[in-house]
Amino acid sequence: MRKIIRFTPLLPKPVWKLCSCRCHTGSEAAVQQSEGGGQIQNKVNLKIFLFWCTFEFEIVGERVYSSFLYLHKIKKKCQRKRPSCPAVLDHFDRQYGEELGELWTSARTALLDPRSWQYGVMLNRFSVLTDITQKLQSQGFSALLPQTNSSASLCSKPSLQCYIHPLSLRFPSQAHRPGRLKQYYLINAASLLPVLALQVRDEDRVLDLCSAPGGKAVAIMQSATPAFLCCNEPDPHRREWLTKTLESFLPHCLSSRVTVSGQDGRLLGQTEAGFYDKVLVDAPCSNDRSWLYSSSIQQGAQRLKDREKLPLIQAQLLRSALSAVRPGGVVVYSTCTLSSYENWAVVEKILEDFPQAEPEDLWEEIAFPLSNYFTFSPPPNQKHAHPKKYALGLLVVPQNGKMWGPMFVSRIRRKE
Ligand SMILES: C[S@@+](CC[C@H](N)C(=O)[O-])C[C@H]1O[C@@H](n2cnc3c(N)ncnc32)[C@H](O)[C@@H]1O
Repeated sequence: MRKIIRFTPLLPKPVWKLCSCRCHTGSEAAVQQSEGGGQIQNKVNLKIFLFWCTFEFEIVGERVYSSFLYLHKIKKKCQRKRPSCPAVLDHFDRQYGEELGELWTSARTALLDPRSWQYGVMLNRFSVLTDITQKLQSQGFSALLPQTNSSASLCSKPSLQCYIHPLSLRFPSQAHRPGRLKQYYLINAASLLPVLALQVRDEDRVLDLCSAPGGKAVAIMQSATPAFLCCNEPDPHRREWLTKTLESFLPHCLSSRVTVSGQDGRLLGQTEAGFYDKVLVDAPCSNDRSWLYSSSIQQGAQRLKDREKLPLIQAQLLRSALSAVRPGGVVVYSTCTLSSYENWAVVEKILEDFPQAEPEDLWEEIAFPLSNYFTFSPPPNQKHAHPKKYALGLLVVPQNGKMWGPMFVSRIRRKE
């Protein structure tokens, strides 16, 4: 059904342009653009955010439903499509075209359209959540993971809760509210997979070796109450950001359990050998999404040059993590790149060097139950191998409608 919604910006300068309107019932609503004043009919809730915005309202017709309007600034620079960096794109085309074949063609299209990127809403169990869950559900968001509870209490069973929308709707990020914890963290839902793979249990000793800005540390604290979580980040600016994240999401009563350190993760394994039950190595990597939008050709070229050094640093971090974990404990290695040199090759190298390390197949536990939401790819040279084709790790490749990733995740157990 086509509806005309009379719209007049009630908005302050700079003027906003209404560019599209979609209803989660699936029907399209046409929007009458106007430069003058006016009203959104039956407005129930109006929110304005900078740049991409959500405009919530209700239309009273034969049916009542909520809808979203995306607004963006008329400013010319915002109307232009964000340019990708040609040097980086060319490099990715050559490497990923060979490694991923057809899957790269569709991943490329998805990555080159930031407006199609999806964002998950990870709830913070330490805040009051009733209004947020209702709001998310009324807007067509649904829970990605099975939920065990939704109350906010350290005594209740913790659970990682993330809401996702089938369309590329972006829930507004939450501003800092003095004295109040944030209710949610916007996250690429594929970033939760390393945390799920880590299987943190209450009273575990956990190390987040490369922790800033802290998204996965927050996710770890949603999934369990560890005895101890050390969040390590050597870069001082990023460590400050990490500290702020932890302050915004975790209550004071957890401060004895959650600490921040600033060591070089490559050396930490020696100083704290065998201390941890679980170690997450969310390694510095090529970060395909952001590299594609490098701010200048020079920055793109420099990143590609530095890229060659990454597999060595990643292997050093993984080796350090395997020293830090106790016999029988697990290390999860993750990156947000599609590059086989930073993913499978790093894991293969470590397994060669470290006879006590044993990879664990995550297909049954993680990939199969979530395959409706994520597209997984096996290693390039193993495309047709079976049945252990995911033994070294899972690679999430962004695809239209499943815009999560890139994310690589591998779990390695240190044998007893
Ligand atoms: C992919 S980011 C981590 C993202 C973070 N885990 C999250 O979920 O928000 C990688 C981080 O590793 C840090 N890093 C770089 N070199 C490192 C090293 N030698 N030891 C530990 N961390 C390092 C970077 O500064 C960066 O903050």
